[in-house]
Amino acid sequence: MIKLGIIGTNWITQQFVEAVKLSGRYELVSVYSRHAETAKTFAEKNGAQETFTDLDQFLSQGAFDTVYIASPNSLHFAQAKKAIQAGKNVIVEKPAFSTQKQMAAIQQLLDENDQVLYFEAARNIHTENFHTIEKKLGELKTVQGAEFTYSKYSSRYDKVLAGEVPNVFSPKFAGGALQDLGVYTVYDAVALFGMPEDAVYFPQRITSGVDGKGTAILTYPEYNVTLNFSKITNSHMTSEIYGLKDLIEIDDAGEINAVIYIDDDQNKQMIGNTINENPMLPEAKDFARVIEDPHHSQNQKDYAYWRQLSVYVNQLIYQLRQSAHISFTGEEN
Ligand SMILES: NC(=O)C1=CN([C@@H]2O[C@H](COP(=O)(O)OP(=O)(O)OC[C@H]3O[C@@H](n4cnc5c(N)ncnc54)[C@H](OP(=O)(O)O)[C@@H]3O)[C@@H](O)[C@H]2O)C=CC1
Ligand SMILES: O=C1CO[C@H](CO)[C@@H](O)[C@@H]1O
Repeated sequence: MIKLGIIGTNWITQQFVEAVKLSGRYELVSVYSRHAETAKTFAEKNGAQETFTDLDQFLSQGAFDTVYIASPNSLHFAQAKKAIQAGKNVIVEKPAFSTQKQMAAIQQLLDENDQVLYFEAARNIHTENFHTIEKKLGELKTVQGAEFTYSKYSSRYDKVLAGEVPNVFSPKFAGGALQDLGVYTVYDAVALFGMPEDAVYFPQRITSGVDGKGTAILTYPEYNVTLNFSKITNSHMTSEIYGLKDLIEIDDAGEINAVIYIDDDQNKQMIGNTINENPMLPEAKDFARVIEDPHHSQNQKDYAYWRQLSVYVNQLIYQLRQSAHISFTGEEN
């Protein structure tokens, strides 16, 4: 059993803890929270044996080998760095890090601590439906780009409209639509088409200074890939990957619940069905497979691929953010 520690006690950690339990491969052992009461409540609810309110003690004394980090984005770097230095495998929520400098420092640390494994929790690329898309894309005779969309009105935008700045919309916590939802579409694009030649982001800013929604255009030698994402509107626009006359239609580039192939005659065939399961289960299983047997050749291959993908996605998001002059508080440090 993989012994798990967690940082951050919001709903997403609860969902991850439920996913790892369903996988049957992990045991939640240690809970870190800034508040003793929060840690105790989370630990009792989920059967963890120990709690900490001091991050250094959690990492040096906690009886776990793998840590899941689901804190506000701007904290990921310092927490992941300490965890790697403490010899813990790291599963860090998307977007893993906010700058290329941070990502480079983490990669160097991983090279120096080669027994430690690093995963970015980009759940969409681990789903069965995503693998169906990869396979179908490989079968298209002609490929002419794509549009990926992931838009969902955030209840936390109500707070922005009321004059508050929740973490997910705060430049202090590396928030914004590109960071929070756009990252999934960037993962789709890079995993399916590779790195673009050029990339530009056209954001719609909100009062806190970050982007509430936006459109990014990625330029490839023979086509473009357009990314649309929003936290301040809803959208029912589907995502599409273009062949010549045929195409692949995806209900939502972040959730990927339905994948339809539309042939040359515009007949529709459902090739990826809605899977009614915890959406974090596929990634939890993938990470467990590598942690349990890191030297297995397929696991080594997958791990190297996910790690490189994480670096590319970080590079592209940073480039997009620079193109739109969106900066975060203290990001030079
Ligand atoms: N994969 C997915 O589907 C999802 C991923 N995410 C990702 O998870 C991460 C967390 O997101 P979200 O839950 O919205 O973030 P929050 O801002 O709600 O913070 C998450 C946790 O971090 C701790 N925390 C909050 N504020 C601070 C602070 N100022 N200083 C230190 N710790 C703090 C809290 O835990 P405590 O009080 O116990 O210390 C809190 O429960 C993000 O990276 C996000 O992108 C989020 C939602 C879905
Ligand atoms: O990854 C995510 C998916 O959806 C959430 C909201 O519903 C986001 O806030 C989150 O960061």
